[in-house]
Amino acid sequence: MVFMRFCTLVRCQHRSMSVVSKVTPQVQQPLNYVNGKRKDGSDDESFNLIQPATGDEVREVRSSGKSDIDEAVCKARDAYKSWSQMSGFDRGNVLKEAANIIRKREEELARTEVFDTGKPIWEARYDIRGCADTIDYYGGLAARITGEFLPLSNGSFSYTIREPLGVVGGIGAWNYPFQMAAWKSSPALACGNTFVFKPSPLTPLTAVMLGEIYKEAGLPDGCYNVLQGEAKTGTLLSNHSGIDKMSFTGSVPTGSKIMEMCAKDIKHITLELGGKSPCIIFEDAVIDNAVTGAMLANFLTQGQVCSNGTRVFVHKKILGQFLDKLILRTKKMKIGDPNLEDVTVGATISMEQAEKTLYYVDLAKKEGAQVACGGERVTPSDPTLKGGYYISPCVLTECKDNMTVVKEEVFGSVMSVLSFDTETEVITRANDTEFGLAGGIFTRDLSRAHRVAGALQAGSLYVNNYNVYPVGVPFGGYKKSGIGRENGPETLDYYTQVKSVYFEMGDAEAPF
Ligand SMILES: NC(=O)C1=CN([C@@H]2O[C@H](COP(=O)(O)OP(=O)(O)OC[C@H]3O[C@@H](n4cnc5c(N)ncnc54)[C@H](O)[C@@H]3O)[C@@H](O)[C@H]2O)C=CC1
Repeated sequence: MVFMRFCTLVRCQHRSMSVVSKVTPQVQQPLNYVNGKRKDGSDDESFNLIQPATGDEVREVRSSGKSDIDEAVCKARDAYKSWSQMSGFDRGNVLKEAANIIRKREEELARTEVFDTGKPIWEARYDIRGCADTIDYYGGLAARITGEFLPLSNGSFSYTIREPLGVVGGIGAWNYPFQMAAWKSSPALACGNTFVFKPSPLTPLTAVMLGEIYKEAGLPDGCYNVLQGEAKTGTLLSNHSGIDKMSFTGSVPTGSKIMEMCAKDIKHITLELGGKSPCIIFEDAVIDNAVTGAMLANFLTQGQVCSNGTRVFVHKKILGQFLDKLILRTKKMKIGDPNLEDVTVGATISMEQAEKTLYYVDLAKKEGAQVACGGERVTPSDPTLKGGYYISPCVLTECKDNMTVVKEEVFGSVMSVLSFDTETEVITRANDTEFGLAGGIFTRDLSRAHRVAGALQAGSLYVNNYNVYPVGVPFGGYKKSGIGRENGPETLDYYTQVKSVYFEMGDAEAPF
């Protein structure tokens, strides 16, 4: 369904002119956002911003050091005093207005996201639209953050109050930069918290734009702040005593370090981490739909999606048929300038990530897998793209469960196809991983779909589709894939704490 929507977008908005060199005006501006204003970081360290599509070094970004973090946290703490006292309805109105502004500025935001990430423009538009929906959704829920009344014996009673936590720190990865800023900040703000966010150093641009949008929508200065930087800045933020909760999206090793840092002060945490999810295709699946699903499960955003179903288990009876169609369609994917409407494979985020992806393909070959297609660096004919990191989407066959590529998260367009015989066998193999983020089930048998969904150990399961994130549907991981949920109503529980107030209507009784 989602893919059909993508196709419609591609057809409606087709233009052939390359716009990759169009540098967004956001790039050269200061990239920290503190107390409602852009400013530069003041640390002695800095990092280079590189445009994935061209490989060009665009600018140097100064990192945020201790004094920048102290200032942002202090401003967020000041802003918390009044923001947390506003009614949920009033806070919600600010968020709803921000969603409206995002919808009006969709194209500019999407182009900036393409500049930062290298993902195709139609995907970036889809992401931005989804973020507007998420912010709108939490805007709507803000007035419904209420407590409960509990009648007790002899007229006594209790009531509960859901209170914000204070200042929330956020740290994001680079694959969905605007989405991470939106998915974390909007529920945090709806609940009455204030927010300090460190985006990935690879994608610093759109989180700052979100700050300006919030301000235009009426968010008081200091409620939403952005600090640029690398691991050092993230460590300072996670360790800061003025932060009450950390919400992190990224790899398992970094998530584990952040959890350790938070443990010291018993800070609340949400962790959205990596995955190695299964996508199971039963013998009664509609093959064309299963092929579409497997491609959605592997090739969006150049394969750099945490929930990707990279272990594609196909029933032996339909393996040949499935592979023929899959390989044909994968080979037709168009690689090139991510700003062009008909391109379906943009640039990998960085040279390092591209090399990592190619390393896994190489290792898979050495361990006995066959490359059915792709898995190579591609240099587009447009000379401006020569320095970009383009990789052809790869389908590996003859895969076995113990191969490195089948066990570890690649975070690139590499699909491992495995075959299976029985439902019991495939469930055991699908669950044989330390991760538990997502999974796909392709079948026409409703009973089987429910049975397998119940048996798979993962936070998000898709039946006859993959990688769809409608607003309101909670997203998060089992096992090492994380703690907490985003994008759903449950998320509000992770940004609030419950106070119980007991009222005695008689006299206190004691045996002393
Ligand atoms: N479950 C989910 O929702 C998602 C999970 N991911 C996961 O993210 C990973 C890819 O993203 P990367 O940016 O490469 O992950 P990463 O873990 O290297 O970095 C993520 C963020 O943490 C910061 N960071 C790195 N070391 C730090 C430290 N010691 N202390 C504090 N902050 C630190 C980075 O600067 C960046 O902002 C993959 O494993 C992917 O599965 C990505 C997107 C969504």
